[in-house]
Amino acid sequence: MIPLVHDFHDEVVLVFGGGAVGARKARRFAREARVVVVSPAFADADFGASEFVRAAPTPADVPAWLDTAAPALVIAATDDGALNAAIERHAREAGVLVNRADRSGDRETGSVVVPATVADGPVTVAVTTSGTSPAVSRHLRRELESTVAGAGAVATVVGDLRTELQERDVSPDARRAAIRAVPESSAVWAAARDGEAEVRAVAERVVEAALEN
Ligand SMILES: C[C@@]1(CC(=O)O)c2cc3[nH]c(cc4nc(cc5[nH]c(cc(n2)[C@H]1CCC(=O)O)[C@@](C)(CC(=O)O)[C@@H]5CCC(=O)O)C(CC(=O)O)=C4CCC(=O)O)c(CCC(=O)O)c3CC(=O)O
Ligand SMILES: NC(=O)C1=CN([C@@H]2O[C@H](COP(=O)(O)OP(=O)(O)OC[C@H]3O[C@@H](n4cnc5c(N)ncnc54)[C@H](O)[C@@H]3O)[C@@H](O)[C@H]2O)C=CC1
Repeated sequence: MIPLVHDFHDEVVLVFGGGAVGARKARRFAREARVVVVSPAFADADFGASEFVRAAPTPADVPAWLDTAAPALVIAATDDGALNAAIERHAREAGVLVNRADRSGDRETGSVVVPATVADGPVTVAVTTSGTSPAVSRHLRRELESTVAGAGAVATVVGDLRTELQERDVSPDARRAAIRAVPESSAVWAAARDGEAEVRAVAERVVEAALEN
């Protein structure tokens, strides 16, 4: 399996199953996509800004739901294995990406796995065991939280400096060396604890020192 980063703005994610797992997936995708959750009952949980449709589709009903919602991604998170299998099969036939929440290990063509993620501003680190062991993904995600803290501010500042240097009379080699020096500086990461303005001040000094060399 190969990780990709997908922009879900203006896209529909169709979730079957309103239990704890359906809620977790809905919450995550509703940060960006239009999420529709179809289920006969809904857990007392946070579904984010999702829409609810109270229904209990059978396997034979699934193609009509796919036609109506025209989703970019379908999530099969019901507690009915036969229904989840039918959702997976019909999504594949319709050429729609599908995530089966009730399966580990080998997966069908077009299937996606939801990784554990740590985000800080524009930076996201995702962990997957390719569906082998979600508890291991969760553990590694927790370990990575302290590493990723502050990375958002560093990435934002380095992105800005990169644009500014592209407009200055600096050779591409010197620019690349100066830009690479910023995230390699431990002083920059120390400043990330204090905020973006502090990162910016330290990063400017690192860039100017690199350009003088
Ligand atoms: C294959 C996958 C399909 C998919 O959903 O995409 C899948 C499948 C299954 N999960 C199960 C159980 C648990 N899942 C979690 C947690 C998470 N599960 C997530 C993803 C995935 N889970 C995909 C693989 C990801 C990868 O590649 O590693 C995370 C990372 C992302 C998210 O869902 O948001 C999120 C952690 C988020 C975080 O904390 O950062 C915990 C821990 C907990 O809840 O504390 C447990 C209990 C402990 C355990 O059993 O391991 C079961 C058994 C159900 C049963 O018991 O019957 C199945 C089905 C099966 O194994 O057959
Ligand atoms: N991917 C993951 O991280 C995890 C996956 N699982 C698996 O995911 C599945 C769901 O887990 P939970 O949410 O904890 O179960 P749950 O039992 O709380 O929720 C199942 C939901 O499916 C709904 N449902 C039943 N028939 C339906 C139908 N015909 N159409 C639409 N929805 C229907 C139920 O009303 C309920 O809301 C389980 O089978 C379990 O194996 C469990 C834990 C974690």
